[in-house]
Amino acid sequence: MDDCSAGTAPASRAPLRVAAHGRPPWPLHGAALSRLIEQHAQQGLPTHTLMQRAGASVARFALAIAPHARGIWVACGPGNNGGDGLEAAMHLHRAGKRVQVGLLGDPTRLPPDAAASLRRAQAAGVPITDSASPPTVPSCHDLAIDALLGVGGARAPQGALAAAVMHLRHWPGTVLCVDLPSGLHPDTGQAFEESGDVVRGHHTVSLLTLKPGLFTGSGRDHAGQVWFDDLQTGLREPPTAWLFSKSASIEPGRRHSQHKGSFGDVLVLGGAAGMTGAALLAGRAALVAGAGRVFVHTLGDPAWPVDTMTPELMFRDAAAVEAMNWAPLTLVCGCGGGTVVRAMLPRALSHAGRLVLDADALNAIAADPMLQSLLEGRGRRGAATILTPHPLEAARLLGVEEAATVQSDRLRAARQLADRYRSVVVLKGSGSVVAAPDTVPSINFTGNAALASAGTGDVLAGWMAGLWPQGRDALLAAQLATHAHGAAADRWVASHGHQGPLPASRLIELLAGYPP
Ligand SMILES: NC(=O)C1=CN([C@@H]2O[C@H](COP(=O)(O)OP(=O)(O)OC[C@H]3O[C@@H](n4cnc5c(N)ncnc54)[C@H](OP(=O)(O)O)[C@@H]3O)[C@@H](O)[C@H]2O)[C@@H](O)CC1
Ligand SMILES: Nc1ncnc2c1ncn2[C@@H]1O[C@H](COP(=O)(O)OP(=O)(O)O)[C@@H](O)[C@H]1O
Ligand SMILES: [K+]
Repeated sequence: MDDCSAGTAPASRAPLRVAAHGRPPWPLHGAALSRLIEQHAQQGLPTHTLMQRAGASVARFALAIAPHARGIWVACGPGNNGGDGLEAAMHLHRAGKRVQVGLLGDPTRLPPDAAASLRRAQAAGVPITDSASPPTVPSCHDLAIDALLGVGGARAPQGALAAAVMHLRHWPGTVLCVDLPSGLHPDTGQAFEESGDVVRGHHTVSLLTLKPGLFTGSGRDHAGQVWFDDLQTGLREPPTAWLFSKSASIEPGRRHSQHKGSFGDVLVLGGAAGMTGAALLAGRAALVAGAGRVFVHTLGDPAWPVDTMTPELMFRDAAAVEAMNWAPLTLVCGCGGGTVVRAMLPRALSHAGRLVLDADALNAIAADPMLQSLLEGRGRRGAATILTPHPLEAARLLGVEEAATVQSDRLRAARQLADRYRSVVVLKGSGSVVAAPDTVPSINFTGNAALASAGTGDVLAGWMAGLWPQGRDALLAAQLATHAHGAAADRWVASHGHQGPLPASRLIELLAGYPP
């Protein structure tokens, strides 16, 4: 029988669970803005108030997620993140928990707020050591609180801090991160160095601001479920990025009097030899997204007659496509287009009304300065384009060698692409970034590794093209499509209980609202 009581939580509001639905987008603030917001908040409050609120919030949350925890190890670093941990430790100790603090930093050199929390913890009788190891062999009932580094993390943890990170990574029970998983860059969601260790939490309580790094790059893998406490400041500052969250009000319904001409025509150009399926996936996705009519030109077999699985798709050979007026169309270009898709691009870039460029179309543009200037010129004329690169395609478009360069700062890379090509950009992957010129970018919160399956990108491009003409601008179409695409994969994982690969055709059925 568990001999540890849950204890009473210190008074404070509960942190909000960060979720992808049902509210306006969440503002995200990087490290520099978070510091500024902290300074502003401090000005209107008595000294040490924010840290007291932060510690109380963390303690209350710890009791809620691990009410039966026997021992609680609080690993505290040398800055104010450690101060939050000390403050939380004091409350948990008072709540009757067996708490042990490992303070990894010179106690005489703590910043003033953290030093105040150290004194409060000492006065309350919290056991405090300078050890990087937990006091006893932890059991799976125990809770660990990671208060090593927060927004002041500046480099990969080394020495005692690295040892504590290692213990936290091997912790058998629940791990709760204060503000950020230690070792994670708050702005990029990556480790400070490729070899740098990062804590993996089950939960992260982000304090005062939500940091973008929690939601993109490897942030999702390290943060676990993210919770937010604004420490009762209610401060509003322009954000670094938004976390896209879908509220019902941004989905227009169909009016009774509308007809298929109201929902736009989509033309898919892709499917070189051996890759016909990619064009079919995009076409099917455009249909289920609600496009009025979908035409497909398969580059590998221009005489392709019918898709018996989706007879609604209309196939057009080269002459028919040539004769079409592309100005009123939404074109999807790429999708298994191989090298042959290049021949379609000059006309697409010059004349398509709306243009979604994916995969091989992006690779062709990256390799050809003439196509690049057409794309840039298109953007300057105000013609709408959405680019949907994965990180390697983005690297090529930016003229850098490696996908890792893009991944090291996904927000920056997406913004650079949007500005350079004057286009909406969806930089795909965990926490897809949606950027547009002169606009605060957003990070998509839906989706999971089940999407790491061939053809899901073709589905995204087609779905986006199907949504776009239905009364949405390019940015909202890109945001909504990316959100729906990920949400379908989340429903799949919820119904299967694991993240096995989600076949792209099944993804289309899920998007169409078929029962999972
Ligand atoms: N003040 C308040 O009231 C509130 C504060 N809040 C909390 O404060 C946190 C920010 O605190 P912070 O600015 O002190 O930074 P923090 O993340 O603790 O780290 C800085 C220290 O770590 C050190 N260091 C860095 N990297 C290192 C490494 N690899 N290995 C070893 N050392 C390393 C760095 O040393 P330096 O780089 O200067 O040599 C410095 O000593 C924020 O995330 C939130 O939790 C909020 O709750 C709101 C209320
Ligand atoms: N781990 C992940 N988390 C969230 N989304 C993912 C993950 N892995 C892949 N995806 C999504 O799956 C899609 C894959 O697209 P892409 O790489 O172009 O594949 P393909 O070319 O095979 O269609 C993108 O929308 C991407 O964001
Ligand atoms: K931390």
